Amino acid sequence: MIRWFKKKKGRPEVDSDQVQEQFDGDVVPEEIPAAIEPIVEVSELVVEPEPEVSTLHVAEIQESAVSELAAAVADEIGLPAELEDEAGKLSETGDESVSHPGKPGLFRRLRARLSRTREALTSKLDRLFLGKKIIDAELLEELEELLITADMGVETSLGLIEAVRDKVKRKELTDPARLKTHLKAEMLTLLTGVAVPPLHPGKPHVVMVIGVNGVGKTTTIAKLAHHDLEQGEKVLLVAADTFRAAAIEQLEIWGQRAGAAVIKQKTGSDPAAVVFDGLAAALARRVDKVYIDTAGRLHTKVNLMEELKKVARTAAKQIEGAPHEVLLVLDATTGQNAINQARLFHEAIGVTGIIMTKLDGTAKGGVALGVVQETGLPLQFIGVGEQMDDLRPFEPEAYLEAILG
Ligand SMILES: Nc1nc2c(ncn2[C@@H]2O[C@H](COP(=O)(O)OP(=O)(O)OP(=O)(O)O)[C@@H](O)[C@H]2O)c(=O)[nH]1
Repeated sequence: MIRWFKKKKGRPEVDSDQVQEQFDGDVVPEEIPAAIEPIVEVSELVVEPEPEVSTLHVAEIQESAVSELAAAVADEIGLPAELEDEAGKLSETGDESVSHPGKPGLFRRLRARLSRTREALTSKLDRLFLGKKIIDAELLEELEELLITADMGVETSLGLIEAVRDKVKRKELTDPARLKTHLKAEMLTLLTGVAVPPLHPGKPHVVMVIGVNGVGKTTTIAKLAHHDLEQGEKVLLVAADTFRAAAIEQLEIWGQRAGAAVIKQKTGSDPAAVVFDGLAAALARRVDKVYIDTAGRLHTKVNLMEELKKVARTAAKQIEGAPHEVLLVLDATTGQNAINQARLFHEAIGVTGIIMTKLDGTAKGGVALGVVQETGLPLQFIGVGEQMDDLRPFEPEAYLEAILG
């Protein structure tokens, strides 16, 4: 189930210098040429590019690949859930078909991809509860610490513990063995409690994708486009990350893989100009959906947030209500930093939804809870690998089952 949301009105402003400091690094800026080359459209498949080099550690990839393979083998030969787990060391207990009737294969893969987070969380929780007979203040304090160190964010962890403490006070919860179940229920309430703004789609529907360097914006756009194309939609990609030399080329490669046309200009062009022309092309070609790829870092003298705001204003000049969505891509492996980024981008630009990538390569998957709780934004998609179909709509129950199951 895919939800699309309209941008919120009346967003608070933020000190953009402060925001810029967050993202400016010590990168030597490239020289930005003033001339803007004419638009070039990529319409034909030319070369089959080499696969991207992953940012993940080799051992992590191998671990994930082993889990994946075990799941696939189990699927193939139809082992019962308990034996699959035994064979692939995929999970500790439970028959997933009970909690996820109708799509056990999909859930099994999600579970395999989130194995690092699950292993980290459940082993710590089990150790904490081991031999405990009562839920006392000390146990709750240790649990609070565990959640914070699991990258859920301080505010979120305190909120979850407070809810559990209330249940203990009301004597609804007394047995430490039941703590995990109650915690999971509180987490589900948190994840499903986010107010979902109504959808106001445009024609074409314009989606601006933002986020810092390397979080997975470009590949995520390709995955979204791939999904839309499979639904029979006509999709156009706009390469508005004109700062990084390889970014345009990368979008072209991914556009070719997904089968979507790309509108681009020369490196160093004004991103707003690329968007203006890109949306004119989108209107002329009557496409259904436009994805705008934006920069995650700019020339050190240019304020990233101001540039992104300008891109959004320019989009609105071409198409009423555009961008209809602003999706922020966050890298789960950055843990607590992802929460800070979400807050800053939302305050500056106004984000409508979050996409969290690289959940397959990290034990920090709990950060999804922190991001939702501390921004009040819906988590719409999660990235669990580098292939085209490794982007999934976020389903809170399946996610919690996969990390705590
Ligand atoms: N394991 C894993 N890798 C991912 C995922 N999403 C993206 N990646 C990888 O992350 C790396 C960076 O992705 P890009 O799409 O280039 O990131 P970007 O945000 O566009 O980066 P810039 O263009 O530098 O701003 C690539 O190697 C991707 O294959 C994911 O869900 N899981």
